[in-house]
Amino acid sequence: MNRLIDGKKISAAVVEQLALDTREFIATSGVTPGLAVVLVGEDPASQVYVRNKVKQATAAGFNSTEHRLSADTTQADLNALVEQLNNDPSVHGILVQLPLPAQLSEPDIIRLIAPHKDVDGFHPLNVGALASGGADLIPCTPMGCMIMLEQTLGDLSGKHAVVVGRSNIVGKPMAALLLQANCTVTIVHSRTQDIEAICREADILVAAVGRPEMIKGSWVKPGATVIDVGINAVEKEGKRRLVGDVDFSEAVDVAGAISPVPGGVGPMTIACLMKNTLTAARQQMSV
Ligand SMILES: Nc1nc2c(c(=O)[nH]1)N[C@@H](CN(C=O)c1ccc(C(=O)N[C@@H](CCC(=O)O)C(=O)O)cc1)CN2
Repeated sequence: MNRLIDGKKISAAVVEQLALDTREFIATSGVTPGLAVVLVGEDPASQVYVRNKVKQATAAGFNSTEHRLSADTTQADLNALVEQLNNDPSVHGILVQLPLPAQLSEPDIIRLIAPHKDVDGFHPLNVGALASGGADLIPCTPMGCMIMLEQTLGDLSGKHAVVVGRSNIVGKPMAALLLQANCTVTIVHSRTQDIEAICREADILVAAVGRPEMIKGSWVKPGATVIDVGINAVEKEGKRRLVGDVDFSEAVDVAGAISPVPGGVGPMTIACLMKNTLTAARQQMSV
């Protein structure tokens, strides 16, 4: 029987352990970890993610603040808020929800967040640390995928991992983490020739391309472990549905284990944000 990699269940266990670790950290340091979440505009999906982040941070025992800015916010105003949060000692983690409205520069704002408070792990200094194998703040979605993979497979050494997609948020850090876990890693993208054939060679297939159900069952090696990072809203039979980058109905019969959408990588992303926030607070208090 194929195994479903249940992100809801695994993330609940991560958060439960984290709440215990947080209690111990607060008892030892006398400091409550603080997470500031910044949302610019009214993107409905981002509103849901931010609400969930604040809710989970509070449940984990953190002080959590939400900063909502209007869709027409200027770069100067957003920069000023981030500077203020950088200088606030009660804030240990800062996160600016992406995507940002078109007038704002994502690279500029990511670079402005103090690297030690960058709980998304997107700052170039944290990206560099990850590439050289010594990062503490690791992008949340790839970290969540690694937890799922390690729980499913144990040691990943020597496995051929294929990552579909080369985004800064998922594809590139995912490849770095898989390499660190001693996988043989291939990244495929829109210019790669014969993606299908390369995917069929994967012991571990991570789909992070943002194209609904692109990866068919025939692309999956029998018994492979498939992690689906895509969260795509599509209309099916007149109803809005969320689907991944993998055609789940086909791949489920071929894969040895597969993560669903929803209920797979998504909940892990938020759980790992909580892990990063505690890590950031620990580092700042040196506990
Ligand atoms: N600053 C950041 N922005 C964005 C990130 C990020 O890690 N940092 N990632 C994504 C969005 N994201 C978190 O922010 C995220 C996406 C999806 C989920 C999730 O739990 N999805 C559910 C389904 C939710 C639904 O019903 O709509 C699931 O997959 O089960 C959590 C977090 C882009 N922006």
